[in-house]
Amino acid sequence: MLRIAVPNKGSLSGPAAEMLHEAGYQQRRESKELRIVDPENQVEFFYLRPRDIAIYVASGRLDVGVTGRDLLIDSGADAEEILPLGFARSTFRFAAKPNTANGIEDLKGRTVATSYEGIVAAHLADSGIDASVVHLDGAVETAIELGVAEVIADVVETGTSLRNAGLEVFGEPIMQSEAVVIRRTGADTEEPKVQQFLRRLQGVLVARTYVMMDYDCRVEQLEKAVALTPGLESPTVSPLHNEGWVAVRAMVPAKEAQRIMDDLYAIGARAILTTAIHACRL
Ligand SMILES: Nc1ncnc2c1ncn2[C@@H]1O[C@H](COP(=O)(O)OP(=O)(O)OP(=O)(O)O)[C@@H](O)[C@H]1O
Ligand SMILES: O=P(O)(O)OC[C@H]1O[C@H](OP(=O)(O)OP(=O)(O)O)[C@H](O)[C@@H]1O
Ligand SMILES: [Mg+2]
Repeated sequence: MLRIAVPNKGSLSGPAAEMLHEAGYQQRRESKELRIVDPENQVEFFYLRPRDIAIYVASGRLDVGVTGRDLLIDSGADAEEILPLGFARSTFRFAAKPNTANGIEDLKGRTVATSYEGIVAAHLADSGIDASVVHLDGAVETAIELGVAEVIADVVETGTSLRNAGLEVFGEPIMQSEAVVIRRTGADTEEPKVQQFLRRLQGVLVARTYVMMDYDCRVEQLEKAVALTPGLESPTVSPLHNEGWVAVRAMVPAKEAQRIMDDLYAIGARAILTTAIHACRL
C-alpha cells in the first residue's frame, strides 16, 4: 500500500484534495479525519500539518507527500521534489515600509520577521548578510507596525496582505513556490506504486492544461496546419469523404487554443472545435 501525506489545513489542503479526487482517489469526508484508506487504489492518506509533511516523508515512514516547495526547503528535511503540481503558486519576498530598503545589503544589522526561518537564514548566509531573524507563526505583516522587526520575509501571491499593511516588496524574489510531490532523498522513484501515483497526477495536470482540437483542412495546407498543432507525439490525420480534405486531431495548450483557432482559420482550416480532456494517461 502506498502511504501518502496530504496537507490537512491552509492554502494547500483544498486544492490538494481536489487534485487527488480528480486522479480517482477517495478523499476524507470530514476535515477532522486524520487518516483514510482507499483499498481499491491500494493507498493510505495521512492528513498532516503542511509544515510537518517533509519531516514525515524524510523519515521514510510515508512514501510520498504533497507540500509547498517553500515548506520543503524551509524544513531542511532530507526529501526532494519529484513533481510540481501547478497550484498554490507564490513568491517568497522581503518587504518593508516604503523607502526603508532597496536591496538585501540594506538588511545588515536589521531584524527580519518570518515564518520561514530556514529559507531566510540560508538566503542571508548565502548573500553574506549579517541580520537577525525573528520567528513568528503567521500574520507577520503586523510585526513591523508593532516594532518586532523592520523587515519581513513572507509568501506573496496577489500582494493584498502587504498593501493592506502599508508594506512594499524590495530586492529580488527569494524563491518561487508551488505545491509539489516530495519523496525521501535518494529513495527509488521508479517503484511501480510511486510511478502509478505520479502518472495519475500527471494525467490531471495534462487534462487541466490541454484541450483536444479537431478541424478540417485542405491537403495543401496540412503541413502549415500541423506546424500550428504539433500535438504531444504527432497529430492524427484522417481522410475526409470530400477529396482533397483531411480531418486533424491534436492536443493543444488550453491557454493558446483561441490564438491557434484564429491562425488555423486564417490558413483555411474550418469546423475547428475544441473539447475538454477529462482524464489522461500520457
Ligand atoms: N495566499 C497564498 N497563495 C498561494 N499560496 C499560498 C498562500 N499562502 C500560503 N501559500 C502556500 O501555502 C503553503 C503554506 O501552507 P500553510 O498551511 O502553512 O499556510 P497558510 O496557507 O498560510 O495557512 P495558515 O492559515 O495555516 O497560515 C506554502 O507552500 C505557501 O507558499
Ligand atoms: O499576497 P496575498 O494574496 O495577500 O497572499 C499572501 C498572504 O497569504 C498568506 O497568509 P495567510 O492568510 O495564510 O495568513 P498567515 O500569514 O497567518 O499565514 C501569506 O502568509 C501571506 O500573508
Ligand atoms: Mg499562512
